[in-house]
Amino acid sequence: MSNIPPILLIGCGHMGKAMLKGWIQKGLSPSFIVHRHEIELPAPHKRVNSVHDIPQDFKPAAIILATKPHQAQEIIPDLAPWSKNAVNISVLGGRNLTWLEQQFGSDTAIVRAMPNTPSELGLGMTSAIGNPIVNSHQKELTDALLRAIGEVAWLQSEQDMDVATAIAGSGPAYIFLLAELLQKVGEEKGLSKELAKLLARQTVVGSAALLSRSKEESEDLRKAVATPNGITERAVNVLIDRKAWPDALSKAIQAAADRSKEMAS
Ligand SMILES: NC(=O)C1=CN([C@@H]2O[C@H](COP(=O)(O)OP(=O)(O)OC[C@H]3O[C@@H](n4cnc5c(N)ncnc54)[C@H](O)[C@@H]3O)[C@@H](O)[C@H]2O)C=CC1
Ligand SMILES: O=C(O)[C@@H]1CCC=N1
Repeated sequence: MSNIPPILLIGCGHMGKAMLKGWIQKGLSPSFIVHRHEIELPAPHKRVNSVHDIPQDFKPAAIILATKPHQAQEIIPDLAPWSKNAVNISVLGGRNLTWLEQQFGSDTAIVRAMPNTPSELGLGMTSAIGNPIVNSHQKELTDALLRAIGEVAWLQSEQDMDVATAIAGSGPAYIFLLAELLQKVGEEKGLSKELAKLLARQTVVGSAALLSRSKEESEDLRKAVATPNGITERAVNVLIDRKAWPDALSKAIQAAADRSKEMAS
C-alpha cells in the first residue's frame, strides 16, 4: 500500500537518488522524476527529461529540488504550474529561504532541508525549516516524507542550518574518510590491502550499528573499549588531545559552515 504521497523530484544525482530509493522502499505513490539520463525506476514511477514533459494533470503533494545549487535557478520558474499547490522542499546546499523565496515567490510554501546520503537506507538525518507560508498540513506532509528516510530535526532558527549542514549533511564524508584513513594506516603498518580494508570497514560499520542500537552515550561506548591503562587508551589519548581531533574537527566544521553561509545566494 502506498503511504508516501506523489512527488515531483527534480534532479536524481547522489542525494536525489538516495532519497528516492528510500521513498520507493516505503511505498511511494506514482511520481515523476525529472532527470536527463536513464535511471532504474520501478513502475509506476516515471522519468522525464524535462518539466515540460510532465502531464499538467499530475498533482504532486511535494516538489523536491535536488539539483546542484547553481543549477536550480533556471529550472524553478518552469515549476510554476505545480509549485503553488505543493510544498517545495529544497535540499540545495547553502541556498537560504530568502533566496528560495526570490526564485519561487514569497507566496509559495518552501521548506529548506538538509538531508544526507544514508537516507537511501532509511537511516538519514535531515534538518529542516519552513517559510511562513508552509501550513500545518504541509509541515506534517514534509515531516512524514523526511521521516520515511530517517530522523528529522525541525530547526527553530535558520542560522543553525549552516552548522547542521556541516555536521550531518556533510558528516557521512568524514566517517567514510575515517574508514579510508584506518585502511591506509593499516597498509602503511604492514597489513595487506584486503585485511586492512576488512578491518577498517567492518569496524566503522559495527561501531555505527552498536551506537544505533545502544541506549548508552557515545562517550560510554568509547570508554567501554578503552580499558584504563590498556591498549586503546594510548591511542585515545593521542586523538583526544585538544590540538588533535578536537581542534581539527572544530576547524573542519567551521570551514564547512562558512562555505554553506557563502552559498546562501
Ligand atoms: N551529496 C550529498 O551528500 C548531499 C547533497 N545535498 C544537496 O543536494 C543537491 C544535489 O547534490 P548531489 O546529488 O550531490 O549532486 P549531483 O550532481 O549528483 O546531482 C544533481 C543532479 O541534478 C541534475 N540536474 C541538473 N540540472 C537539472 C535540470 N534542469 N533538470 C533535471 N535535472 C537536473 C544533474 O543531472 C544531476 O544528476 C545539491 O544542491 C547539494 O547541495 C544535500 C545534502 C547532502
Ligand atoms: O558538499 C556539499 O556541498 C553538499 C551539501 C552537504 C553535503 N553535500
